[in-house]
Amino acid sequence: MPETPALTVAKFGGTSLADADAIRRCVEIVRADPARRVVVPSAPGKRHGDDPKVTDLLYLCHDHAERGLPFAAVFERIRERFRGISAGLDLGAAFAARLGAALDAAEAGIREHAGRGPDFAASRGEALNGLVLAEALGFACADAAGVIRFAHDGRLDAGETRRLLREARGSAGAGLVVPGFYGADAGGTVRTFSRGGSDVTGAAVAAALDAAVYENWTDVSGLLMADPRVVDAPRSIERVTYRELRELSYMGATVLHPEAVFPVRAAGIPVNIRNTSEPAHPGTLIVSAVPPGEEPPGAPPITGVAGKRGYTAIQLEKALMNEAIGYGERVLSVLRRHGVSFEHVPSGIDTLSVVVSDAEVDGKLVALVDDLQRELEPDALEVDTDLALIATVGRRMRTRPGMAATLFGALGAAGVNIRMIDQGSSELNIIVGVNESDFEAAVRAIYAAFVIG
Ligand SMILES: Nc1ncnc2c1ncn2[C@@H]1O[C@H](COP(=O)(O)OP(=O)(O)O)[C@@H](O)[C@H]1O
Ligand SMILES: N[C@@H](CC(=O)OP(=O)(O)O)C(=O)O
Repeated sequence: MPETPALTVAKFGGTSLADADAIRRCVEIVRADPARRVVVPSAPGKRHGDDPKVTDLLYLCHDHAERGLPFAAVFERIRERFRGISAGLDLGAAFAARLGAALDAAEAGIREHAGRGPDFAASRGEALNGLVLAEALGFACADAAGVIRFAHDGRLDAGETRRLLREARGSAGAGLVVPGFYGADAGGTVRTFSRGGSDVTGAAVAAALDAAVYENWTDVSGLLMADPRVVDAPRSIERVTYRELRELSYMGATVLHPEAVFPVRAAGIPVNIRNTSEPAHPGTLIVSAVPPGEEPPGAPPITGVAGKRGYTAIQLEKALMNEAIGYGERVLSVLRRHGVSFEHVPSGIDTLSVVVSDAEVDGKLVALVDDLQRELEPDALEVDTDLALIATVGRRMRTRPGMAATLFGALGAAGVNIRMIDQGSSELNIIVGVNESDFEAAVRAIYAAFVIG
């Protein structure tokens, strides 16, 4: 029996499909490798700093429609973008007419769906861009509403999606375009993933079609060792494990939607983050594990550093807290009652801190602290605001001595005051809390100490 040749599923992000020139580069990338037979596009993204994403314009159309206001002027900007793309790609008059009809149907659909949530409107950017990309590639285009199935709880129905996609792939010929970001429930109602969700479609499609690799094409050469807006030209990460990625992306290194990890991880499919503007760069490979023998010699001891502002620490001190059975549990039960989830709970002999994100305690902090005072009767209770958390992450850290000393030494030398320390139990991660005003200096100092050396 002939072996099925390996399949690569290639997802292209909005910045990679923002205009005709950008789309042409994506078409060249797909054509450069015959394994790239299934393509998942986002909607056209920003062409420059303050340009709107087509998806944002579509949400705006929905908001107008919902309030009974005219939205033709906003929709005209979307038409203009797609007309420019179609003309710039020389897709011809017949396709321009087809695209025009699809735009008319989208505009009418947004009006019809007003009052039924924004998902239909938001999905049209990917639906229309799918038509464009399929035409440019000579591939078939699926309607994602027919192949990406949502369960009742709004999550992906992986089993049904697998069946539907395999059917569509079987009858598609040369190649298939599956628009990202949306699908439909069993009743046919269009649903979207959360923002950035074309990554999730790409992962679902790769898992359903047993792809050998899921390529995620974006505007950076893979996951970088630090946020490029904070550190000047950070190195890109060659290989990262799913666990490291989870730690880094939770703290803001967001090249991949967090939900996109699960379908491919479960299927053991590696994810390759690549740069459309630098296609020769190998990018970052996300894998389950890196065997010790395959670690590149001379690799930096950390995989990356990421962080976020906007945290508050509530510190409780009580003599003999260490002997008071259930003290920690009572603290956390107060949080639970207020519907607050916590990030970290670093503790000492007679002290315990709870670190929460500001968004979690917005409007609840005073009542929460009152209850902690009354029910836990601490000797002292302090609320520390304006905290930034920084995670220094790396699988190689476990086996290298002196990591904490290097980290704290670098922060000390940069004049950064450390207000909290927590080492994740996975030993993959050391988290420090610093003043928000020290955030950038701290990230740069950590990067310099571990990567530049
Ligand atoms: N550690 C990091 N590595 C790479 N990119 C990062 C990191 N931290 C933040 N970013 C930002 O994430 C952006 C890419 O993600 P995203 O907006 O989802 O792209 P796309 O439109 O291709 O889906 C980059 O432009 C970069 O500014
Ligand atoms: N277009 C959608 C989905 C998406 O994934 O877009 P991008 O690949 O540009 O992040 C959004 O803006 O949320």
